[in-house]
Amino acid sequence: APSPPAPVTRRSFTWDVEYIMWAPDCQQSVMIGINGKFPGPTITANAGDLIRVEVTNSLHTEGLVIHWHGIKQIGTPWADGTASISQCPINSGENFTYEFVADKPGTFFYHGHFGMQRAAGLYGSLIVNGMDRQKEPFAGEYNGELSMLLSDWYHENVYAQSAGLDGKDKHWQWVGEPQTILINGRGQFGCSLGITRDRRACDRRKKDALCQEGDKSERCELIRRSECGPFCEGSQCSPVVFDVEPGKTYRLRIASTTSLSALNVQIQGHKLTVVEADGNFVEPFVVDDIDIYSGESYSVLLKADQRPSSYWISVGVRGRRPKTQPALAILKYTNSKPDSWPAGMPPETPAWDNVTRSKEFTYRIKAREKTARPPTTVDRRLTMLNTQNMFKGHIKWAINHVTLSLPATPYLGAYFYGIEAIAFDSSTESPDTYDRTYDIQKPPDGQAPAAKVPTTVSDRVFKIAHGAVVDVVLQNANALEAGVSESHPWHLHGHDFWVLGYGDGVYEHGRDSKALNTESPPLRNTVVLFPHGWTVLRYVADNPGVWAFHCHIEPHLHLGMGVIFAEGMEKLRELNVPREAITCGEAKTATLPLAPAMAPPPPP
Ligand SMILES: O=C1O[C@H]([C@@H](O)CO)C(O)=C1O
Repeated sequence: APSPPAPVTRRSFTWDVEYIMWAPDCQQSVMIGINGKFPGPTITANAGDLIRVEVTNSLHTEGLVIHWHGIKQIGTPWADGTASISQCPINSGENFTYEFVADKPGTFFYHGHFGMQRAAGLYGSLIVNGMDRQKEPFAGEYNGELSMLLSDWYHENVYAQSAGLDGKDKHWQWVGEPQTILINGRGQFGCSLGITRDRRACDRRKKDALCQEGDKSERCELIRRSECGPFCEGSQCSPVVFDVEPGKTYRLRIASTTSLSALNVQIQGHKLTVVEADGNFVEPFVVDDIDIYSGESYSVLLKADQRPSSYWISVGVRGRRPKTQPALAILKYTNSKPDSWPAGMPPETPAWDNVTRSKEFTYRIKAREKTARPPTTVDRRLTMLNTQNMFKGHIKWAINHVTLSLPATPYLGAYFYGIEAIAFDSSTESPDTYDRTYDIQKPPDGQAPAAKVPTTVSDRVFKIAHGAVVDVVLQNANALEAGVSESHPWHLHGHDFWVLGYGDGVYEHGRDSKALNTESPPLRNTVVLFPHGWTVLRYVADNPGVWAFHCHIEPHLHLGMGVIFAEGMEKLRELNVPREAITCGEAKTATLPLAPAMAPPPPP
């Protein structure tokens, strides 16, 4: 007799999303919080669990969606939480229930995916343990877990940020560098070690800190009393302390949901052994520090093998000229003196422009033995040229000269009701390569006349057949400014992909494809594209849904840096898609075409 299905553990959460006043970095701001707090609650589950989150949108002036970053949404593409792609935004005052299976163990997070809500603070951790934790690789090698969610914070609100990015000509405005890096939602703006020695900056900071004159609350009293210590003790922004027992080993989970910044994490006096990347175990390797790009996650094993004391954890900026102080946290051995600050200075971040060092770290990541290998035959190869362009007075990012703009009707709804033709430009697909006469070392206006392809704005998609094996070649190029090319962390929804290789310059199929790693490519959901270089990845289109593939830098996505994969749409009707997820825009009045057997009889 067939064995009964395994019982499903359901984990239910009720979330109220609202604007909150919060001081993530000692300065009061409006943020988007969940159940009155920032960051949102941590979800912990086991692989196979059904996660159910009932979200009420209490933001009075905007819609909302939540994306579960790293969860594949197998069979539940409508729960991926991407506005205009997988669902309609949840209207102000309304609620929506996400229900999906935690398909595999790993270090994940969730975040808003409408407008720039992620940068407004709408995020939190999502940790999935193995069905049988003891059987997880490395389980026997650590005694406890620590978790670090990294982000960056701007004092200018996201409405001003997005208005600047949408502006034209002299009204176009870049977001600039963030004011503060946050660790588990806490940072210390203007409260660095340096500032502690500067009395005047100190007094100034106290004056314009989060407390109005006359505010006698306990929190404000604490702030007033505190020396301008490095830590603004007693405030919402006091630094995180990670307690460890001497001699024990910890699995430190690190995830980054920054809006912009690439980061580097170091722990004074301690080595780190990398064991997981984006929910996939990797061949362990030992490093002094790790680089982490927005959208990525790692687990590192950390052994508390130093003299029992406190040690600095510092998180600094990579890849862009740092104008943001490194974030600090403390690793504290349990039997060390209760209030002792770590001795010495926090470790210094490697030079921001040392790309070689970043590449060395990234290239070391290899699949652990037993990781599934990629198929060897490929059905479709897409080459994606990444450029920064001018479009009618706006600065945009484009893929094969096309900038993404999202339609009012979510693609998933358009396909479900068969109304693609009226919902978006479905007359052709997105271009699947670019003209090789384009010189990736030169800005767009430095191109030869034939390669000066005009930028267009479009909501077209790539239609991917169910089951197809897809290779994507991400090809970086020069930005608008001569000599500049940026790093972009590309994130794929609905899948993990194998990272087959990286290189500098132009990818040439035949020459470079021979050197790709098909033996031990790591599986990931986010991968970095280095300046003036290329990255190749492969995935199997076995999960019907409409999936975004985009740069995880929030303002870059806002400026059009992404594409849409409409995958296995021929299978969509087999899924149970809740109508309330997709009934907006052109789908408001749509009805399903009736199957012939169900059609009403012809009139007599
Ligand atoms: O998209 C971007 O725009 C600016 C700059 O290129 C134009 O001001 C920048 O640094 C980006 O990453």
